[in-house]
Amino acid sequence: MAAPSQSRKLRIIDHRTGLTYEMDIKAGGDGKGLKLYDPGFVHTAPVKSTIAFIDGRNGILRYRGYPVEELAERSTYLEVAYLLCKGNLPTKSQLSEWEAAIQRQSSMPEELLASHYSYERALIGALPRDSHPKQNFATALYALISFNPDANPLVAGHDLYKTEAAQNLHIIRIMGKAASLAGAIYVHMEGQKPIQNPNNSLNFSEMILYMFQSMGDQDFKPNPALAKALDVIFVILAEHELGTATAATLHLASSSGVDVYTAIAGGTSALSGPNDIGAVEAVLDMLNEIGSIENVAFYIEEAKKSNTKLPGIGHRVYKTYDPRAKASLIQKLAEEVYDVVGKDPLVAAALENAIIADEYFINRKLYPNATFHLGLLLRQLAHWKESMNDPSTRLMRPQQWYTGQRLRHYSK
Ligand SMILES: CC(=O)SCCNC(=O)CCNC(=O)[C@H](O)C(C)(C)COP(=O)(O)OP(=O)(O)OC[C@H]1O[C@@H](n2cnc3c(N)ncnc32)[C@H](O)[C@@H]1OP(=O)(O)O
Ligand SMILES: O=C([O-])CC(=O)C(=O)O
Repeated sequence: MAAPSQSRKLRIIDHRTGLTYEMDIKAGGDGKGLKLYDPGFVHTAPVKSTIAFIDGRNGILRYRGYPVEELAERSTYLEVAYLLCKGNLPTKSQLSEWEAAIQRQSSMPEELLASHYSYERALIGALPRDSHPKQNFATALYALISFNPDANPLVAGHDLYKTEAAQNLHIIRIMGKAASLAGAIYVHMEGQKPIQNPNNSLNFSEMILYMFQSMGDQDFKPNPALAKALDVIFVILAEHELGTATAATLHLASSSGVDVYTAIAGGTSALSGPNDIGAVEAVLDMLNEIGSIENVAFYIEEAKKSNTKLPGIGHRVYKTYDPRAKASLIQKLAEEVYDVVGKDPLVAAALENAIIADEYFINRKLYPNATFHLGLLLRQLAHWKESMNDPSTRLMRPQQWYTGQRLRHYSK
């Protein structure tokens, strides 16, 4: 006899708040065992971590305890990367050692740029110039494992990443290479042949702009305002606990124990979807479509009527302003960038003001998120390292609620 539907629920009382939650219980395929149906992992924490703290109700984001706003104001991206990967901010000498080590890794494997035959038949040269840069970047990142067999547990031994020295070696290597690869992919897509060796006298963000813009001119100097903006963007997007990209990285790394290049390439691919950082481009398209301030009110009403989700708005965790999208942090930076690139941010500002004053968005606690104002990022390395060192790391194997047919046979 089927159990009454009430008894297929697990009731949980949160004694901190007195709130009661009811979760659907689903049995395993054998009709036994306990599975909780939790779409989107809304009530599930599959790992513990000491890297980022988020309080979504109050719009707080801290890395290793430091507020993100403070880090954006006071630290460089490489300092923050050190903090995330190693747990504390570096001393002066630790920082210069870290920066130099990453810079030393920034030249690209020759095979990515030149095959035995020609550039066009080398890996980067063969990528379609008109496909999306994020997919080309993830492809090139993934290819790095083929050129680094010493990073592959299948080749170098399953215990490869057991030591911190091995973890750090590959973190440094992938950070140096990823920056150059991003530049190479961009230049390739612009129809040029990328340069192999970056200018090592520049800092990390200047170096990326150099790779993007120098076209081989060794005297090229990146614009300081753009380099600073890029660095701050990297800082504020450097970490966000289990966003899709990090969750995908951990799923690969902790579950199947793959190398760091495969795990990060997987995470980078996950990041590009329109529900995540892919929303950045959708925001730009939306602003173009709106065109001018006079169209903002109509655009919002149409979106509400048709139940369309506006890109750059809403967040699973933040039920107030995403701290990374706050005026004090990002708008100041945006003004400096707009001064250089000459864009007019008025439509974005009008849209933002209209949304935060609109009952529909207020009632649903929908505010601008980081993608409303921002661009690219690199972030999952600290989590990869943490999962390598956590003895309680277990194969991540969520289970599904099967709603298909139980058993079928071929009919004649
Ligand atoms: C750095 C980052 O990746 S930040 C995220 C970037 N992504 C985007 O900007 C895409 C646009 N936003 C969204 O798609 C969503 O808000 C997400 C995916 C970010 C979060 O989704 P969820 O937490 O699952 O929220 P959910 O979809 O349940 O929405 C709750 C309610 O708000 C509405 N809503 C959510 N986002 C939006 C939006 N952007 N515009 C209009 N309404 C929205 C939903 O329709 C729903 O309304 P209902 O209660 O009347 O049914
Ligand atoms: O955390 C999330 O769900 C998405 C996000 O903001 C991020 O990855 O930066």
